Amino acid sequence: MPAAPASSSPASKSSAATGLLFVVSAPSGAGKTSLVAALLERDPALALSVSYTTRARRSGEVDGRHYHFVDHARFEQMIAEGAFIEYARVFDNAYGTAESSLRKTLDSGQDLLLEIDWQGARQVRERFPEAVSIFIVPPSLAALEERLRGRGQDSDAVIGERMAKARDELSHWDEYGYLVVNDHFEQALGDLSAIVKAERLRTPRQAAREQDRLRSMLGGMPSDMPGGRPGGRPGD
Ligand SMILES: Nc1nc2c(ncn2[C@@H]2O[C@H](COP(=O)(O)OP(=O)(O)O)[C@@H](O)[C@H]2O)c(=O)[nH]1
Ligand SMILES: Nc1ncnc2c1ncn2[C@@H]1O[C@H](COP(=O)(O)OP(=O)(O)O)[C@@H](O)[C@H]1O
Repeated sequence: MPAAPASSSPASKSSAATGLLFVVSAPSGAGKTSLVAALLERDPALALSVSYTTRARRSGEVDGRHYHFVDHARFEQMIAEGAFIEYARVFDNAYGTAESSLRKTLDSGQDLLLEIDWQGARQVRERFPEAVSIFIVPPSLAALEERLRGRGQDSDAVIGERMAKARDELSHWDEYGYLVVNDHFEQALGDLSAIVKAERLRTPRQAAREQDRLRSMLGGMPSDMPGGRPGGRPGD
């Protein structure tokens, strides 16, 4: 576990204008990048956070789109500056989420998805207790290895390392709010979509969006009160 990021600004505000924060983790090769890409295509209201990493760029990866690729010195400098809301070291490389872009997106009201490991997910949960966390599991370890090989991006040594780490990542499944099995791709994608949709339909979010409608029917609902009545509602 890395030390907590140096910056310690308060957790996010839960105002109506603030976007929802989704965190997706999975062992390497489980299919999270493919699933998330398909989810984003389906759901333009969802933005993807672009992490910083010291890892070498894979063929087909675009700097600034898949990752911001930086060297170790730059990454350490960003840690020292408190630029990361979370960061972790995975497979001898460092990965981190910049706080400024995360806050900018959420403050603009857009929903944001982070594709990060369990160490980062823990740090995010501490800072944003309301974050929705989703863990993706492969159907089996054999399928996981097959997918890593099928991706054709990593050497045997790298695949061996990722398989060795897979159990470690998998052991954190119970720290997440949702569990999705990525056996059949379309089914897993449907599950992810359903989670996003259900979270958007939760009463506190809807109360913010549907304030005028509810007020017109009920004749006055203080907007600063969750649900417009004392005590909020179940599920807050
Ligand atoms: N904590 C943290 N983990 C990240 C971040 N970006 C990527 N990761 C995780 O780092 C691990 C390795 O990612 P990557 O090198 O792209 O390999 P892949 O998962 O096999 O595609 C995965 O578990 C990612 O979820 C980040 O910003 N923070
Ligand atoms: N449900 C699935 N069935 C078969 N192959 C899959 C499935 N989901 C993803 N894959 C493939 O597995 C490989 C690893 O997926 P990827 O999205 O890169 O995983 P991760 O981001 O978790 O490392 C890719 O070649 C991808 O096309």
